[in-house]
Amino acid sequence: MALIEVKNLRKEYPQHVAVADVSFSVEEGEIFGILGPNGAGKTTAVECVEGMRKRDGGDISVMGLDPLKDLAELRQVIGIQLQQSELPAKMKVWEALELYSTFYRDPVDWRELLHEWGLAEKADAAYGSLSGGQQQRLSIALALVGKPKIAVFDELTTALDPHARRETWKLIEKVRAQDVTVLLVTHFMEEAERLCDRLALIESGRVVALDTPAGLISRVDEKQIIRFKPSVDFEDSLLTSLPEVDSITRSHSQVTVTGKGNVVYAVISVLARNHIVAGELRLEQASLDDAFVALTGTHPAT
Ligand SMILES: Nc1ncnc2c1ncn2[C@@H]1O[C@H](COP(=O)(O)OP(=O)(O)OP(=O)(O)O)[C@@H](O)[C@H]1O
Repeated sequence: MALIEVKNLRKEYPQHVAVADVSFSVEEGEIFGILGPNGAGKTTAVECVEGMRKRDGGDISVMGLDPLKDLAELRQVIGIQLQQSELPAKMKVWEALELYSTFYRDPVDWRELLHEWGLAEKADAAYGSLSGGQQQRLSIALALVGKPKIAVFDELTTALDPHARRETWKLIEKVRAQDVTVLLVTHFMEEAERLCDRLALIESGRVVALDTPAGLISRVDEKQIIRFKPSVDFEDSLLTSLPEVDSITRSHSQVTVTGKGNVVYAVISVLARNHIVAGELRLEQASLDDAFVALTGTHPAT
């Protein structure tokens, strides 16, 4: 069942169309990613879904609610991540959780959230004294105070170091495991590939592709490269005779084979049949970065 349906969304700022025409739907239980270059309109689009901005055109339904008409009800079912400057630096962690729980009709006991999200020891700490990772954990906990059906995370891991980012990915998986559908705005290809069931790739206010990460990757040129050091020498024709193989080159003891389709299976099978072991085997295949570049013409931010 689609929990979120967005059809032909349009949002203009003075002198600028931020979202020209965006449509997507998010199924219950999914982690759905919104991916795109800087300024593509990702944040504007999700803010229209959250009811933080008023759309100029199109339709949005979030569990049957229209953000333009049913905002109070929508706030009860959607958990929105804290923006960085939203809390006073001196506010204590428990105070923030208690404050947020007053916003909801049926909040969880925020003391449980402290334990669940590893913040119990920081309950009396000021928000401003928390590390980036701790602030993100609090941000997630605050988004979950109201027992939402949907959580929206916008660039949740952008300011984090790679270790804290990976820790946050586990937390996002944990949110989904609690039957919360996740709408995730991200710049990071690895994050999108690891976490998202499906992705809408947005560019210049329009959806240029909507698919699973693997589906997006399969749209780019499928050339694959296999590198290995064979245990014994062999004639090039052993591999060039395979329809999947385009070329074979050699450098010292290393062999590089390029090909398409099931080339990896074809090459490894032939080698095995001829009792050749492919040592130091490396594969290079298209990645989500390649798909992003091919579909948007720009490089993803790192
Ligand atoms: N309040 C605003 N007033 C005017 N223009 C705005 C406003 N907010 C965003 N924009 C512009 O609208 C466009 C889309 O912005 P938006 O923040 O939605 O993009 P984004 O894809 O989330 O970008 P980023 O990844 O850089 O955060 C940008 O050109 C931006 O400069």
